[in-house]
Amino acid sequence: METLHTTGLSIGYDKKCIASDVNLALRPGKLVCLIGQNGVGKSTLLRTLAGLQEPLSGEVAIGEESIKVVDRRELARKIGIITTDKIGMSNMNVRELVALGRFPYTNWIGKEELEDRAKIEESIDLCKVNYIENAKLGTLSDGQFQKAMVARALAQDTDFILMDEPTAHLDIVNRLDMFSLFAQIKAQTNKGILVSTHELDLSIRFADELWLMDFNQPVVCGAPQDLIESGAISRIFHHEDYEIDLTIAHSMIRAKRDK
Ligand SMILES: Nc1ncnc2c1ncn2[C@@H]1O[C@H](COP(=O)(O)OP(=O)(O)OP(=O)(O)O)[C@@H](O)[C@H]1O
Repeated sequence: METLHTTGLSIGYDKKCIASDVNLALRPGKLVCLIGQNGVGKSTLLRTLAGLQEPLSGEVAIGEESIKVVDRRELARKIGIITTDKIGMSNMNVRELVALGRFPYTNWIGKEELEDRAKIEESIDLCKVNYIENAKLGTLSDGQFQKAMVARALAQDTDFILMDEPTAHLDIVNRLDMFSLFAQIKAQTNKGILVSTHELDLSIRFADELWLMDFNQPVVCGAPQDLIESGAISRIFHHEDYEIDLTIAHSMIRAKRDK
């Protein structure tokens, strides 16, 4: 599997440049968390990586191929994205939502084939949403809805899944559930997963790599432990009166089997 990577990428809106000369690579089988303060440009970067937004300059590519030249339907077989946009289909049930993930594969009348059905079932199983398969989206809790959205992205069966703040509004148990689900998906499917998040403790616990975004600074990448030790994480979350003790954050969440 190839990498999703950027070369000399500048992102932003009209003449407003949010980050420039961004050079990053999302590798298969890796869980990467994109971290940074509000408004630093995480969503903008995710949308640009997914081809939903044009770069100001530079390039996003999969392997040797710029995503600019990839046909939209083909791109939807390579990159899946869960944005924070509300989807207004409250009358649809969970299975129907997950089935939408198959749109890049189904024919023009949207007929499900055996393989589509198998992928839908597999995604529902992996995300453990079987028990709400027939529930309408409008009746779901935030946590249930987020898991259904991940199942939809999984059913799309792309090499890369990008998620924008997928754990916003969830309690600690459901946040843990989501991050352990991402780790499981990565291990079982070898997909490259990029999660934009404010969950510092969970990112440190679960991510293979962090991408740290700061205003007018190059994106810093590395293993969580290395970035804690170098002080890079503390630097992007500077506060006038308080400091963040990451050694505490790191020890807050541990697997029971590690005790
Ligand atoms: N459609 C838009 N047009 C112009 N500027 C925008 C647009 N969307 C976002 N911005 C600006 O781009 C900057 C980055 O926004 P973005 O949403 O990417 O940040 P973020 O890191 O995802 O923030 P948060 O953590 O609050 O979700 C902000 O200054 C924002 O106001």
